[in-house]
Amino acid sequence: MTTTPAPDQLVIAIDGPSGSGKSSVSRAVARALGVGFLDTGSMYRALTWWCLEQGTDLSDVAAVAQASRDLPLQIGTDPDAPTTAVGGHNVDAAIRESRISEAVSQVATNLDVRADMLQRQRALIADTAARTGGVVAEGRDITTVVAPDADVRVLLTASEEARLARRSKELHGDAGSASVEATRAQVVQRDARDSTVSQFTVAADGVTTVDTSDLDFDQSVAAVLDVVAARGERV
Ligand SMILES: Nc1ncnc2c1ncn2[C@@H]1O[C@H](COP(=O)(O)OP(=O)(O)OP(=O)(O)O)[C@@H](O)[C@H]1O
Ligand SMILES: Nc1ccn([C@H]2C[C@H](O)[C@@H](COP(=O)(O)O)O2)c(=O)n1
Repeated sequence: MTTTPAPDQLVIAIDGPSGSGKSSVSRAVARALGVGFLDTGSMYRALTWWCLEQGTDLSDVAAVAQASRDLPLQIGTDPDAPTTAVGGHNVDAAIRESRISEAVSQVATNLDVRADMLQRQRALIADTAARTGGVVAEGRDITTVVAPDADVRVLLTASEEARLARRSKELHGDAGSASVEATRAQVVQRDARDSTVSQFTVAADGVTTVDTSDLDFDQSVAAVLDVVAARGERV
């Protein structure tokens, strides 16, 4: 199995903090370009779900690392219908439950898990790019660790207030500022924990920052497509 995409395949790496719009914007960019889409966060979520299903203690670093190596994970990278399954069981809805969001950092900060996921993600990127001509892969360490040689590397950011408002609206609808406060602890604490193993708040060398604080969704997609169109023009 190869883990290196061919030179004629377009690999786009997108990182950013929670609620910046990585998943939704990356998916729309992949659709616009007619290439595959890889949501790497769903892989950490699937492992968390599987550990909880099996009664694996998330604080047992060795047991969680072994679970990662054993995980029978299937990822579908069609941007029109991305899927996550474990042992043939679709977990798309289950991995978005708040019990998973609250626990996933404990799994994602396990360094042995990250080493295993790195290999899986590189293989998925190469396989998807070979099948569709390219891939948009998003997460926290794609621009820096998983695909540092990607053709296009973007850090998608937004102010904390904008990210909280978006996440709050997604979870609670237009319920007002109280839900923003309720969301704050969840989002900010998760980013703080995840930041201990990945750098996704400051762009690494060669990574283009796209700040979406004052952009709507379509404008954010267009801004990333502009970066893609401008590739090769930079010195
Ligand atoms: N520019 C934007 N303007 C307004 N809403 C946006 C924008 N970009 C994304 N959204 C909305 O914000 C919400 C969060 O987006 P998304 O789930 O893509 O973020 P994320 O960065 O992948 O978060 P996480 O890492 O926590 O999964 C979604 O409801 C999405 O539709
Ligand atoms: N490349 C990645 C992708 C995700 N994570 C962590 C960060 C989150 O706590 C968790 C779920 O990600 P989300 O679905 O919210 O984007 O996985 C990571 O460490 N590295």
